[in-house]
Amino acid sequence: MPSSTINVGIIGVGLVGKCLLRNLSLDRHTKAFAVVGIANSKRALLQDPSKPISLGEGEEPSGLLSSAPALDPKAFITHLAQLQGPAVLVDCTSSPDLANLYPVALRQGVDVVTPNKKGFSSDLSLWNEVQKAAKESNTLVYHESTVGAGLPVLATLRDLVRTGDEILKVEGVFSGTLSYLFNTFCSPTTTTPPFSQALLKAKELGYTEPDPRDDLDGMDVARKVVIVARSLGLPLSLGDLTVENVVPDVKELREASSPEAFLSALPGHDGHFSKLREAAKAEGKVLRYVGSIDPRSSKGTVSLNAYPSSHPFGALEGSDNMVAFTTRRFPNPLVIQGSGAGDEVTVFGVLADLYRVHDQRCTRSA
Ligand SMILES: NC(=O)C1=CN([C@@H]2O[C@H](COP(=O)(O)OP(=O)(O)OC[C@H]3O[C@@H](n4cnc5c(N)ncnc54)[C@H](OP(=O)(O)O)[C@@H]3O)[C@@H](O)[C@H]2O)C=CC1
Ligand SMILES: N[C@@H](CC=O)C(=O)O
Ligand code: NA
Repeated sequence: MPSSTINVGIIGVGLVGKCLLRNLSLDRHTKAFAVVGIANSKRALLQDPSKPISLGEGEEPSGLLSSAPALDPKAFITHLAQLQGPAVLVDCTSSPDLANLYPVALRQGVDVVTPNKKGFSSDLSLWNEVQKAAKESNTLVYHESTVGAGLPVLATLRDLVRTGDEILKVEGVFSGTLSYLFNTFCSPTTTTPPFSQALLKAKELGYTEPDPRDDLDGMDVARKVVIVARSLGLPLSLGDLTVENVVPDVKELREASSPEAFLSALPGHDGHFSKLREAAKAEGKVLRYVGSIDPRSSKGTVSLNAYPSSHPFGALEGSDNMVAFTTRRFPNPLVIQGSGAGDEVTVFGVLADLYRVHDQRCTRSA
C-alpha cells in the first residue's frame, strides 16, 4: 500500500520549530505529514504516526515536552527510520552537532530538511559527506531556508545550474537582520532609532540569530555566501571569504562573555554607527551589508558598503533580502526580493521543502 503521509521529526522547537509545528497541526497539512517526534535541547517526545503530535491554540512545545525523556539525537533518528513509510528529520536548531548527524540520518533512509546553516557552511568534508550519503542511500536533502529564509534562492539556483545557464555573478543583501538595521537606521525619510535599539527591535521581531552577534560579525551572511557558492559547485569555505565584522573593535563588544553582556554594552557604541551613517549621507548614500560571489575567480566577499538611494539595494525596506543572479541568460540580473527573516517566512521555505520531499516520496512509491 503506497504511503501518502510523511513522518516528520522536528528537533528544535524555538521560534522557527514552534511555528513549523503549529503549521503542521493545521488540517491542510495533516494528510501529507504526521509529526512523530519533537525535541528541544533537553527532551524528546516520540510518538506513533497513528497519534501524531499537534500544537493546539495557546499550547506551547515546552508543555508537550515537560515530562518527556531526555533527548538522544541518534535514538530520535532511529525512531524515524524504524517507522513504516517515508520519514524526514527537520533540524530547526542552530547546532553544529546535529548537522554532523545528517549523514547518519540519510544513511538510515531518513530525508533531511533544515533551515540550519551550520551543516552546509562548515567543513567542506561534511558538505561532501552529506551529498555522498544522500546519493548512495537515495535520500533527499533540502535546505532552502538556509539562504534568504523562505525566498526561493536555492531552488532558483538549482534550476539555473541544472538547465545549463552560466552564473557570472551572485550579489545580494542576505541578512534580514542587517537589512532591517541599516534600512531603519539609515532611513532618509523617518526618525532613525539608535543602532542598539534597532537591534533590540530586530531581535524582538524574530530576525536575529539565537545569538545576535552571529548577525553583526558577518558570519551569518558569510555562511549564506558559502552555501550559495557550494550550490554552484565552488569548493569555498568560510576561511576563503573576506568578511567585514560590523562590531566596533573594542574588547567589551568583541570579547563580551554572553549575548546579554554584548547587548548591554552596545548602546555605549551607538555613536560609532552614527558616524558611519553620516559619512555615507554626506555622499548622498545609505549603508547596506552585501555579500557577493564571483564564480570565475572563485572569490567571495561580505562587506558594509554605501549605495545611492536610487540603487536597488539602497531602496530596500524592512527586513527585505535581495539576491541578484547575473548569468549568461540574464545579463540584466534575475532578482529575488522579499522578507528574509522571521518565523513565518522561514517556515514557508521549510514547508515548501517538505512538500518537495512529499512530491518525490509519495509519487515514487505510488
Ligand atoms: N529566525 C529566522 O528568521 C531564521 C532562522 N533560521 C535558522 O533557523 C534555526 C532556528 O532558529 P530559531 O528558531 O530562531 O532559534 P531558537 O533559539 O528560537 O530555537 C532553537 C531551538 O533549538 C533547540 N536546540 C538548540 N541546540 C540544540 C541541540 N544541540 N539539540 C537539540 N535541540 C537544540 C533549542 O532548545 P532549548 O530551548 O532547549 O535551548 C530550541 O528549541 C537556526 O539555525 C536559524 O539560523 C534560518 C532562516 C531564518
Ligand atoms: N538571522 C538571520 C535569519 C535568517 O537567516 C537573518 O537575519 O537573515
Ligand atoms: Na531561501
